[in-house]
Amino acid sequence: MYCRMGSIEATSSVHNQEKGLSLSLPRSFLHFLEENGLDPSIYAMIETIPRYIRVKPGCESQLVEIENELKCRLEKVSWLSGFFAIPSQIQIAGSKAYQQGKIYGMDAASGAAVSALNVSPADHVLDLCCAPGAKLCMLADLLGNSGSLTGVDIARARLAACRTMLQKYSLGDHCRLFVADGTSFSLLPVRSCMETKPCLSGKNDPDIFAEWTAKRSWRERKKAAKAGNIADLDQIKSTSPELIFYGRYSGVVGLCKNELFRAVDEPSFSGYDRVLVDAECTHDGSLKHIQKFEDWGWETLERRVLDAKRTDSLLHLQLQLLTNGFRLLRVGGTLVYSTCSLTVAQNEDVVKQFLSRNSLAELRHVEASAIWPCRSGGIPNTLRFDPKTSQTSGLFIAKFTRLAS
Ligand SMILES: C[S@@+](CC[C@H](N)C(=O)[O-])C[C@H]1O[C@@H](n2cnc3c(N)ncnc32)[C@H](O)[C@@H]1O
Repeated sequence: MYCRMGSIEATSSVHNQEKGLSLSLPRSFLHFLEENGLDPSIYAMIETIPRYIRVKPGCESQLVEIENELKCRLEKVSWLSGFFAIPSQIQIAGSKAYQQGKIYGMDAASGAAVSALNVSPADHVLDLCCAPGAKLCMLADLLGNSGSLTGVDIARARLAACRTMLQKYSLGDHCRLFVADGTSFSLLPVRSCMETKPCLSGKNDPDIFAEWTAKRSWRERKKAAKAGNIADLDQIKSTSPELIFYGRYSGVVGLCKNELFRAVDEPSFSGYDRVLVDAECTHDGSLKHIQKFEDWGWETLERRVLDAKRTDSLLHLQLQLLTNGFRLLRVGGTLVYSTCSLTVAQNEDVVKQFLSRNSLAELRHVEASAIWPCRSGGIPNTLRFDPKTSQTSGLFIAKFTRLAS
């Protein structure tokens, strides 16, 4: 169970003796760590854990230029293709390589979660909690010029950041993005939509999706603005998915609007080939995220991470996201559940509950993990990256397949 504390008291220093570092953390967070059996000294490692970048496929020949620009060596991550470690203090946002879309900032453990999905060209992939979009971009890169990628997130502004990323890295052609509640999202992959009888109406039919343009019609803008004014997530949950972006080859262009929004009850045979459920969590495994509260104020951490009501409903949300992601997976398909929390409650316990209720779900070994610097999770076949063993951010990974009934 999570700890439930009152207001923030004094901060207390945590030490990492191996590295001779220390960091002040509020007592309530230390209590949360203690209650969850987590080692506080990892937060003192922030300066010693490298920062990771991913080089966009096709830009590998420009490594020397990128090194010169960032003024540091790019150290190849031997266990994960396309990833490089750079010193933690290097900022990439101001570099041309970043602005021109040649490099992405992405932790190697996050890359491992995507890699565990084993995406093949032509797959139809669903990323159920996709914003702000680092994993979504990697998925799009892996798909290349085939298949389809559907990104879903409940937070409109964060999903708009995904759209910007896809456009910046020229990755949006096969992608569509929906503001929606991942616990009830029910739209099939594009191939299923395309298998439905094509619309026979004319080219200028307002009921048929035209090529994407950033300039929407007055009616569409008004609808989006109205939806954007909905501040209460409960209201978003009850509204239908809102399509905020689609690429030229996403299968959306030329489709009847009512066909796209036709939800299905039983997608086991026409569902997605790959589903990523990178669930909302307390982010306690992300040292960088926790460090941000030094600026945002530790009271914000208490409100966003330690609040009892929020943490209890988070466990429910994680189970619901995993359950719905699995519902949308085709038989024989692969689902990866990941969180950047190190607590057992948000990881192994969620997986156990899910398995007890879903007899068609089977945990699978992640073959690539044989060379990954991670350790086994508390359930066989699950994996844990953590700062001490992996020199990465903390991340839990569980990979499932869907058995035939
Ligand atoms: C850990 S972040 C995902 C990070 C993302 N996969 C990436 O690599 O950039 C979790 C996301 O889940 C979203 N989220 C929270 N509740 C949700 C829900 N009910 N349905 C869909 N997304 C949700 C949050 O808005 C947040 O963007």
